[in-house]
Amino acid sequence: MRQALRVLIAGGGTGGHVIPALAIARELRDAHEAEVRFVGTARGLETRLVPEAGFPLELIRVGQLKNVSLATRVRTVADLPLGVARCLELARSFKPDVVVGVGGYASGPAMMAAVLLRVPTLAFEPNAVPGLANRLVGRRVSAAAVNFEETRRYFRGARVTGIPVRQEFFEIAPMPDAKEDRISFVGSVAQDGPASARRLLVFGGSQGARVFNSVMPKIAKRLLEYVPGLRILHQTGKGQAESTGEAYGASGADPSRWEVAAYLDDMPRRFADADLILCRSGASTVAELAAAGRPAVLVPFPGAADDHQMKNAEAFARVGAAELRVQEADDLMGAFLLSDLSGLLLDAGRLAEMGRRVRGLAHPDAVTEIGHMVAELAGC
Ligand SMILES: CC(=O)N[C@H]1[C@@H](OP(=O)(O)OP(=O)(O)OC[C@H]2O[C@@H](n3ccc(=O)[nH]c3=O)[C@H](O)[C@@H]2O)O[C@H](CO)[C@@H](O)[C@@H]1O
Repeated sequence: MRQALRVLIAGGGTGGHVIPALAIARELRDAHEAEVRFVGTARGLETRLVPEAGFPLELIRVGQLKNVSLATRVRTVADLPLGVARCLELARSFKPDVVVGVGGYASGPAMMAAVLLRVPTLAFEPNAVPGLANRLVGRRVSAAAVNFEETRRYFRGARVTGIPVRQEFFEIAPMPDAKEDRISFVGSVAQDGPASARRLLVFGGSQGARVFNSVMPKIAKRLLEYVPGLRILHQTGKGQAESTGEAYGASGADPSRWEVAAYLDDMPRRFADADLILCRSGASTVAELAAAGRPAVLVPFPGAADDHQMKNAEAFARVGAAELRVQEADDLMGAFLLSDLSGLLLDAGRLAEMGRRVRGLAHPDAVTEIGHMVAELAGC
């Protein structure tokens, strides 16, 4: 009898790496009956999300190379052979048919080990310009799944599949046009209609965004006054919920109409509830907006490698699927966001139109296609 397909998924760090990796893992398990294991590092989000999703996780030690001191970089490079050696050990005992590298810390050493052992490899790259781990192994991999046509040139055997996102995002109902009726105007002043309700979701990617945490509490009171019935749910990132909550509390904004949380586990439900989303433009974030058909104001993280968040946001803004707001100093940012958010929240027709347009950018087959690529590499 043929043995089950065995796949080692390597990488992690931020949600942007871990969350699509989990979507790939579920597809391989459910549609290909694969046995899937993960390799990550102790400081990544994988340590919580992978075991919660029911997959085994092996940890290896890999240092950081970006935004760290020279001494740390030297140590990281010196430790690299140890990381590769540990991955060689793991691969020899698990005997994967394919190693999938999703980018992030553990991805580089695991993919190098797979290349050395001549195990087929698939690289997954969600951003227009690959991160370091994928750039290092790009020409040596067997195949790659990318999100942008222009990214294909960094890899061997690359196909544009899009980014796998959790299936629940595709199941979200379209934005109802009917909400248009819920807010009426007397002169230019919005009046609270009988069923008036608007929900704004603010989230800064898997780590939160400092700019939202500092600016939103400053404008919340006025925003809640301008938009009747509005409720705000604000994800702050780890360690930021308390201080951000205190800032909202001190702002005088009605405490029954805002809520803060460090991290939201049930994002598909939060997207479904939202009429508008204020967020960064990380790769998975924008893929989820498209899958869910939800309008957004995108504020690209200015420090993202090769300014790739700006490219993601521009692609959405160009076709009227989202608004792009470049990050400014806090005061200016507050004024811009107050105007962007209230303008959109009071214009249900525009929100519905953006919701329709953004859905046109979704890749509903991404995860199925990546699953097939892995199976093909394994010769199944
Ligand atoms: C600061 C930084 O370097 N960010 C990078 C990182 O972002 P980041 O890790 O934020 O990545 P993404 O925007 O791609 O994905 C965030 C993921 O976390 C999920 N989520 C987030 C918050 C929360 O409370 N709950 C939750 O489930 C989102 O639904 C999404 O699935 O990786 C991305 C993919 O390589 C890059 O494009 C980003 O530029």
